[in-house]
Amino acid sequence: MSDGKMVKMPMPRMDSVTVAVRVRPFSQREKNSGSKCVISMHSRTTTTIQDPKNPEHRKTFTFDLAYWSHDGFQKDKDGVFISTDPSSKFASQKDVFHDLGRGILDSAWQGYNATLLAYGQTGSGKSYSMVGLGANKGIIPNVCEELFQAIEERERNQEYQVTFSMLEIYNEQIRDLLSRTKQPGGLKVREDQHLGFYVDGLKSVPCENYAQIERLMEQGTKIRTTASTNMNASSSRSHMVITIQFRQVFLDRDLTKQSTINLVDLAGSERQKSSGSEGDRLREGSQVNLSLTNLGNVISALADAATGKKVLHIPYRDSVLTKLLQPALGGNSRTTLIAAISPADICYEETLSTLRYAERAKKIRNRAVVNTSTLMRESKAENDRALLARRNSGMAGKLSQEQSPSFLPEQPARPLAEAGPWARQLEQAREEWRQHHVAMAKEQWIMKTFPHLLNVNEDPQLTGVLKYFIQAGSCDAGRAASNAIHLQGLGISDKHASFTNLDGKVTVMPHSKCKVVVNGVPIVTKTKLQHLDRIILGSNSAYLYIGFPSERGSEDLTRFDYDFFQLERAAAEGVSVDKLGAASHGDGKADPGMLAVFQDYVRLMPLVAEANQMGEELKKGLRMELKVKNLAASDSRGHELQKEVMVKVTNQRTREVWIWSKAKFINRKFLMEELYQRFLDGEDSHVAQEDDPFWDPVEVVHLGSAHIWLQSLAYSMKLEEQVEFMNCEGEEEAVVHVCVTPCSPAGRACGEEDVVIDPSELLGKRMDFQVGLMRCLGVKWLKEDAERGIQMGYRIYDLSSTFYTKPVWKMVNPQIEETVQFTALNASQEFLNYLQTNALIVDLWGLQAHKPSNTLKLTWMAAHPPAAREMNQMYTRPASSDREFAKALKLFYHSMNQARGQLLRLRQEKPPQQQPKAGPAAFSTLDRPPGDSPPLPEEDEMLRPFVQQQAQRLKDLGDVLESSLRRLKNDVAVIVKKKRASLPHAE
Ligand SMILES: Nc1ncnc2c1ncn2[C@@H]1O[C@H](COP(=O)(O)OP(=O)(O)OP(=O)(O)O)[C@@H](O)[C@H]1O
Repeated sequence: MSDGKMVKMPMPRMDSVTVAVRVRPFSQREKNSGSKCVISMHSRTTTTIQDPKNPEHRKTFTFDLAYWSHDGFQKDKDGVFISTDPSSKFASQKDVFHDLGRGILDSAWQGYNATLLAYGQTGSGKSYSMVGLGANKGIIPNVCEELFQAIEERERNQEYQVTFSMLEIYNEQIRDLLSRTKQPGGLKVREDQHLGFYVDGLKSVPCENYAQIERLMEQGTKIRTTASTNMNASSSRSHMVITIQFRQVFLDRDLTKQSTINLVDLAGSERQKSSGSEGDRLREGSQVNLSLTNLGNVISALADAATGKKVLHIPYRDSVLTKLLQPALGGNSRTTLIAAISPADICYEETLSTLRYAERAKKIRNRAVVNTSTLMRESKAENDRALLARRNSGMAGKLSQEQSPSFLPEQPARPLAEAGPWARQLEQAREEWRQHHVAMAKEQWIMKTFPHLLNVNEDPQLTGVLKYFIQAGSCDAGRAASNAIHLQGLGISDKHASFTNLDGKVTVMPHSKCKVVVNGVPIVTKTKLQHLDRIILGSNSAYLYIGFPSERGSEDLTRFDYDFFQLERAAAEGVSVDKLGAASHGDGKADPGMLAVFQDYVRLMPLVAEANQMGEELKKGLRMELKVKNLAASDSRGHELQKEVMVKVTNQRTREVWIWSKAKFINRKFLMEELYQRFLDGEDSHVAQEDDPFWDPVEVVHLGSAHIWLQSLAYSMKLEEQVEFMNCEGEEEAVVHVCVTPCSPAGRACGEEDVVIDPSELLGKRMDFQVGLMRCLGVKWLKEDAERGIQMGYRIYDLSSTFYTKPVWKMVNPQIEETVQFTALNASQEFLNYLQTNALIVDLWGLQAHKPSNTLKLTWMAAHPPAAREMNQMYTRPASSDREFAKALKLFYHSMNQARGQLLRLRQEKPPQQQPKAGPAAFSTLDRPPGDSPPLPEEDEMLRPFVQQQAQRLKDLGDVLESSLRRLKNDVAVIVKKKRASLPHAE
């Protein structure tokens, strides 16, 4: 490391942004869902990504560095991940620090500003690289530690000043993570003509050693965790900025060098347009990702400018983050971007987008200068800053935000260490440090002695940060500050639950109607806790219970992470891959698509619970439920449709229903959180209906589909049936009475005599037929609410329009009686094949709010009208034996249709759901055996009758098939015999 040459006239250095990519190991979730790795790194600089849908398609990116942290590692005795062997290309935290962290330190010593940004989708490893986890320390702690180590080794005639600040940007609001008092609306970014943008009132703490920085980071993380729990805002949606001001004072040379080091853990970069949310009318409303989106815009504009394109404006001012990062992006800073990526195939789109982002960032050119000043100038600058500080109220921490103010007239020098603000701040920091030391020692002692709760956050870095002790006696937990355990969070009441620590036993007892879940199961009575029990309070505040010292062993607590809690809760609610209908692949493994749906389901479960809680507190009167779309639906050929998670939203007062896609729900949830935050802050949370994330105009709802097999048409036979509409979960929603009738061009129904023996007889001929939807029976949607209506719709063959029936309202068994006639002027083989192998899918749509605009557009009798001259041309009378044959065939097809219906029902049938028996009663005793979890449903019990029932149905189906075939054979034999007898040469 060098302190560089003394620079009298700072010369800008044209630097491009250093870009590094790092790929992490598979997460447990990715392993569970059988993910494949789509990333490879063949050199220290190249990253190749393979399209999982089209494996031939690979794209290689070249950056300054490519870090392979996916495999080839093991844990050493301290829990540090190291290479398995010298040939492994595994990049450890140390390796990453060696290149990137040291680069930052070198810049800082030379007097350059340095910025490190971590970019990537949620869970890609940004925080792991920046902050680290447990023994695997990331770049930030390593930079800080090495900085102080180097300071200690330096000469005595130099002085060093280090200050530390830590902030979070969420929803365009800045929160000081080193200050316990929350400024309503957040801290403000101000602009000074000379200083540029700075955060007004941000605490900037002088530090004298690494331990102090560690403490500040701990404190900041605690505040971040509390804020994230209270606001119910996932930390992955906030940006964390750590700023270290490093100033070197060369007393003998009348010189100072100043460097600002910004270390930025950006919010998860999920692309919004992945599916569904782009159609949301409130898509643009959310501020949550504004800073990130704008960062992308700034980077793109700078990349364009660097490649010679004409760029008129760089939109730094459009968001908080880009204002603060202005020097880092195209300005006075050496900047490094670390692009964190997941190796998994399911993240392909996101990863590709991250790599493209990094590619753009690589083009940016910065103009870094060494920030030097003379002591005389410094002193004058300090006076000026003090003046500025007096002008702006409450801006204690702003003093360290300056750039080198070499433009100021010189003033007599005075020794810096004695100077006012710095010395005062240092003294205050030392006092806080002493207090913290005492508090920490006390906390350590209590933790060793008392049972306590540890928070479990979705973000592993924020897990185990909050500790709540359960001291002897009884204590309340909840929002009210008077509680011994002061908890905040969504769905947590003022007095939420009581904990009792008596006679070596700890129990928890929910207060009336407050939600408390232990090991996945809601409790209503006093429940004894065991070491490592999992507790969820309110909607989703998760805690791990650490028992008395005598109960503790050397367990690995990291096992009980956020996913563990959610999977356990899902299992207790009866949600499993099997329940969601995973089709087994025959090899005992579940369908990967279904596994992905299950993962989505478990991930969204707590979010839906949170959304419901916010809706309840804001008195929105909505109920949101998670569903799986197409759980039991198939296409017109009977192939299963792709399944996906969706959210059914019901207005409990009007009974209006909406179906939201996953992306739309997530988008809405951001907006709900913003609204809810305003409500919590005591601001006006009233919004116009059009801007309300809890509201949508009424829409038409898809209720289910009926499959009407068209095979009979290929034989010119009439089909009259009652077919069930199955909803997306495979339950019967209604029954429709349909008639599919071959007819003459004029619409006269064909008779038995028109039946053909072989569909190819119809090839090239004109075919007319009518599809009649006669009546709907037992429509559940209409039973539930008398004000509702329905419509049916279908598309046939290659006709582009959908045929909708007229809306009918307020009848459970509505008469429809709507018939459309279709004509194929020249029946092709393809059309005949279509008839033989496809079903007509009739969709049932639910209408709400009786208004013409709320119905589906009607396309009525739009099929080709028959041309008069073609009439009656295509019918020839079959021979009498053919008539008999046709009759036999008709009977046969009739039974085949029944059999097909039966088969479809069988396929969609699922084992009955058993409610977890472990309800409140399971917890009513105080003496659950040690280590015993609340009992989960015994799967075997209900399964047997179901299997028997299914076997019976299969047998019935077999019988129908057998007897139909036998009858057809007999009938054909009789017909053939008769025919032979009637032929002259047969005698
Ligand atoms: N290189 C790595 N080696 C081992 N584990 C890793 C690595 N990178 C990430 N992980 C693990 O992957 C998980 C997600 O990482 P991390 O929390 O850093 O992601 P993130 O991008 O910061 O997510 P978010 O946007 O939600 O903050 C964590 O459990 C982390 O420990």
